[in-house]
Amino acid sequence: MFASYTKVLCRASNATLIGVRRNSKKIGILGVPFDKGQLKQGVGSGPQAFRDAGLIRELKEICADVKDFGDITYKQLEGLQVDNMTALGHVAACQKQVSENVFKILKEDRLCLTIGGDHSCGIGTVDGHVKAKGDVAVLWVDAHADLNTNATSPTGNVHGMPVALLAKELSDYWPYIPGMDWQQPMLSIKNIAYIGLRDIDSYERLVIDKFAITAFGMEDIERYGIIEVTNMALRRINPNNNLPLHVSFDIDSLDTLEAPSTGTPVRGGLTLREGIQIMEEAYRTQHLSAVDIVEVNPNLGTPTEVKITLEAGLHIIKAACGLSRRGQWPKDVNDLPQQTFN
Ligand SMILES: NC(=[NH2+])NCCC[C@H](N)C(=O)O
Ligand SMILES: [Mn+2]
Ligand SMILES: [Mn+2]
Repeated sequence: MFASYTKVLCRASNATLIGVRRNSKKIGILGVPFDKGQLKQGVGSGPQAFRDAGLIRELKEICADVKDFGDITYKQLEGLQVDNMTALGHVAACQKQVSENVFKILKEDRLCLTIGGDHSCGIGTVDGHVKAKGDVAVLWVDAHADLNTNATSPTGNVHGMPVALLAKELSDYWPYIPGMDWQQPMLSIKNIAYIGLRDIDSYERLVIDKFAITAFGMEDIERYGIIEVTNMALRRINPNNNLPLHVSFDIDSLDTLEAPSTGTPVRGGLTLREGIQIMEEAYRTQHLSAVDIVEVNPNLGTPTEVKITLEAGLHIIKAACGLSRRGQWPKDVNDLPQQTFN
């Protein structure tokens, strides 16, 4: 019965339903249980919470080859100090490990999925990506710009600084940072776009305008819609669609109702549907190469709020891994050559 069902389906649909074939890309998962880029405890248990919520099992439903590379460990570097940069000895040591592990996963020709931890891990993930693949295009999906230097940060928290550390054009605005010699700013600001912004510090605004960084705030999503905004962003940072794509997804880009368990929530954000759509567009480029999902803090909020937040994160991750809301073909059909059904 199923065999004939399969036959009929495939005969009818080879041309039209190609989009719901399964993802054949291998996936590598890296946990970064790191919370020292900000001050609230709990965000470090993000990786464990996602695993407990069924991350690996659910990804195996989408993709045949899912490998969990486990969690980053590191040894804190003692005595590192830079003005207004909190816990530098932790950040520097941890992000070096993140970068090396992302590099390794990408060299296995896997989509690298990094589960934070706070957003300081964007330093290591983008660094590892650039080292593995050369120039990359980065979509930074976030309520915040994370574009402060130690001189402009109102908090000293490094999770508000990763983009400024990564951008070549901003290297002159930093002092020498001990412990970070492994990290050279290698990303051109032209290859970064923001989606979802709504809480930008004044010096961040100045830098966005001065360097004409591609930045779509919530008002742009209101005006143009999420599909148009995502594709405008992708065209700007990757006009020939020839660069590997990195999406760094801060869960606080989503509205607080959709993702309450996060350390710096800002109301008026993306719906989960919009977040999923961004990932579906990113997947559709066929160049999605690395994804971070960060800032889920299972210590914040009620058990129900934590569950809602983790579920939202899982939806985002699965869309990035090729899950289609139109449904997918059965697993066994996917790998057979099309001629089998002619
Ligand atoms: N990844 C984040 N949630 N960042 C929030 C940053 C907040 C603020 N702009 C700061 O520099 O501290
Ligand atoms: Mn944020
Ligand atoms: Mn962020």
